[in-house]
Amino acid sequence: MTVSTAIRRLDATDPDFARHLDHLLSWESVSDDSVNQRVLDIIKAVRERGDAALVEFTERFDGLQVASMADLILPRERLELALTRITDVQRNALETAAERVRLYHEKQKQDSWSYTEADGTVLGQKVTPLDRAGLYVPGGKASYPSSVLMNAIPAKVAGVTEVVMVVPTPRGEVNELVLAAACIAGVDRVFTIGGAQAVAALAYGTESVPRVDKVVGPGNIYVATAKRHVFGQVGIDMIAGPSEILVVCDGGTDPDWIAMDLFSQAEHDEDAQAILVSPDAEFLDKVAASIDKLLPTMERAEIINTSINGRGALIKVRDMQQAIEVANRIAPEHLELSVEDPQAWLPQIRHAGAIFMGRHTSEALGDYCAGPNHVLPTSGTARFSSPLGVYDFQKRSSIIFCSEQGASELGKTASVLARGESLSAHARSAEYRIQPDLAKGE
Ligand SMILES: NC(=O)c1ccc[n+]([C@@H]2O[C@H](COP(=O)([O-])OP(=O)(O)OC[C@H]3O[C@@H](n4cnc5c(N)ncnc54)[C@H](O)[C@@H]3O)[C@@H](O)[C@H]2O)c1
Ligand SMILES: N[C@H](CO)Cc1c[nH]c[nH+]1
Ligand SMILES: [Zn+2]
Repeated sequence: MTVSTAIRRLDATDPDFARHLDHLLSWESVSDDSVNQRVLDIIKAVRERGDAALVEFTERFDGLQVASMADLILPRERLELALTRITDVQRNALETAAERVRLYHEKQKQDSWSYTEADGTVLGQKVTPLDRAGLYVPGGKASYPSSVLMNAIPAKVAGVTEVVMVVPTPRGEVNELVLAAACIAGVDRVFTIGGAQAVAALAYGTESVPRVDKVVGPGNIYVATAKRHVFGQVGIDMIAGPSEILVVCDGGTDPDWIAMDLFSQAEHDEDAQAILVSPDAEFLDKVAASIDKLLPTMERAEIINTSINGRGALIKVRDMQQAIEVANRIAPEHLELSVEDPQAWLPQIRHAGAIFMGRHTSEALGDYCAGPNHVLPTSGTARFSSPLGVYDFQKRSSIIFCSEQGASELGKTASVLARGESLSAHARSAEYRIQPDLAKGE
């Protein structure tokens, strides 16, 4: 196979730079009408025909023919069997990663709280885990045991009662590491279904797949589009697009390291996006040379090549200050600050899913085992959203307990505001609680 890179070069001092950058960042498939229509048809079929539709779509899209839905269900014993089928080294790595992810996520757990006012009124917030969460684990072009851990462990830390996982097994190829990870993370039920049909099944339920309260996890365009459509019927974590990496480098890191960091996300998907920003023009040339040198050595060279040529870029900036401005404009899923003093620049970073600090912190460490979650906002959505976390599996209820005196006092304020809104039932309901003989503070 021959591959040749022609990665795009941009200069941030070019007057047209903003337009070029916008074009580079746009992700066309999101608005593809044919994908949208296909996903709507799939959702409708799953709602109407349940398991039968799942069996049909699994045959059509995953090349897996089964007699019935029962063949697409993996009991807990099958997950335990997978643990015995992987090597000790693999099991150890999964357990080490799981432990680190668990420790990190324990810190995110939110607890209920309340406070009591002088008149005995109690106000607070009750935190409750979801009853049932649905985890989408991608499995089309690659298998992701690490994504099992990243999805399931926060759910378990939050205290979700039942964790249901879906994962496609194209042509029936089951990945033992994925199942072993599910076992280690404590997943309760696994269905070997994928794509929009799996999301629809989790959202609406079928004869076999239980309806969940929230669907989380990354996936391809069919999965992302389906999540957008089922939102409201169920909760979702985010609409995750293809993986992205933005490396900001001052020119002092080994160019081979940077080329490989770019490849590490490009190898996920032809639509993945890998961008390098540097004020050092010579360094950009060196990284381009490293890309050409290393690409033929990669197992997934074709995917990387398509991603790098189609959506990648080397961006020359005036100085590090401009590099940071470009990073904030892109709001990347992963930002590597491959610079001498990353701490000095950190305060200026406003938008990024995860920030990898310093030359030694390759993004890949975060993908597997550093501890923070690798399910992150993509396509600029880090401007308003956050990594998947324990908080995605917890919800909050407000608690209001008014003492007799508290209700009497609040009743006066509520009455005025309710009459201002011409809502007399509200006003009278509040006024019933006003007690003329209860003066404040007595
Ligand atoms: N953000 C993260 O944390 C993270 C982690 C891992 C992977 N990813 C991303 O997730 C994505 C995974 O995609 P994938 O394709 O490998 O797996 P996937 O599981 O998301 O998608 C595979 C499914 O897509 C459906 N599908 C495929 N072609 C179809 C068609 N023509 N019509 C209808 N349905 C079709 C099939 O049902 C198949 O089961 C990649 O973009 C990868 O970068 C993100
Ligand atoms: N980089 C992906 C998130 O964008 C996560 C992942 C899983 N395995 C390897 N990488
Ligand atoms: Zn990755």
